[in-house]
Amino acid sequence: MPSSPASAVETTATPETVRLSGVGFGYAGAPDVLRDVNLILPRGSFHFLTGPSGAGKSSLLRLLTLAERPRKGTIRLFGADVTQIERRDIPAFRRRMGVVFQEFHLLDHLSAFENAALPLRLTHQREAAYAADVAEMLKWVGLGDRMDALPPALSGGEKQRLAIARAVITRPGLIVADEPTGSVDGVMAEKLLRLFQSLNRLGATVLIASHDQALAERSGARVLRLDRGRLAPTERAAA
Ligand SMILES: Nc1ncnc2c1ncn2[C@@H]1O[C@H](COP(=O)(O)OP(=O)(O)OP(=O)(O)O)[C@@H](O)[C@H]1O
Repeated sequence: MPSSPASAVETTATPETVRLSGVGFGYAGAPDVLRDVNLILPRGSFHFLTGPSGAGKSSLLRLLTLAERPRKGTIRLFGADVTQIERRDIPAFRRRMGVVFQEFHLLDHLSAFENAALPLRLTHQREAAYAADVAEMLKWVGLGDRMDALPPALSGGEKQRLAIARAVITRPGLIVADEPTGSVDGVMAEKLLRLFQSLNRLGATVLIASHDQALAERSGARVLRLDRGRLAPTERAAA
């Protein structure tokens, strides 16, 4: 895990980073895809979210990242009720999260280095202040020799690793990742898991949605299972 002066994870005084109470959700004009979901992610916890395709994992992550609003229930993030959050207030919450999207959402006209550095650039830091940290993070995810490449020239796995580097570069208090190891081989999946674990040890609350049940179990993290929109109470104790 890259260590630098910027490596302390943002923390908050709230004991729960996430609390969902009785959450129901459906897309416009369609039936509910999430039903009565109750979920607490204590600050500094590490959870995997598993479940079959279509169970609602991405939809749950979209609620947490404020891309969607629930039909029912309440959502609290970092202690604040965000159920009816105003659009203008969303960026302040997003800055406290690192989000790894299933579709990566990289900017094709920016180099790998510039993509990874983007969240730091948006905080108006000078490049000299963060260049070494960005380079170190890219080396950690195996992209040390691809820093100048544009995303269209990267493989699927390289894009995925770049998306992860960008999501965690600010050491956010909450890391939410949708299938972050879906495009990499087993060795890299383990390495990326170690990166998430290192960030978790520094204080970040981590939630990873994954089909990879074996990786979830090997991680020692608590495993949540979604099935047809309901969260089953099947938590394993952390190792
Ligand atoms: N934008 C959308 N509009 C309408 N329905 C959607 C939309 N996105 C997802 N759905 C539906 O919502 C349900 C849950 O989908 P979701 O993507 O949350 O599941 P998932 O568990 O993440 O699946 P996967 O593991 O395949 O990514 C599915 O029935 C899906 O077809």
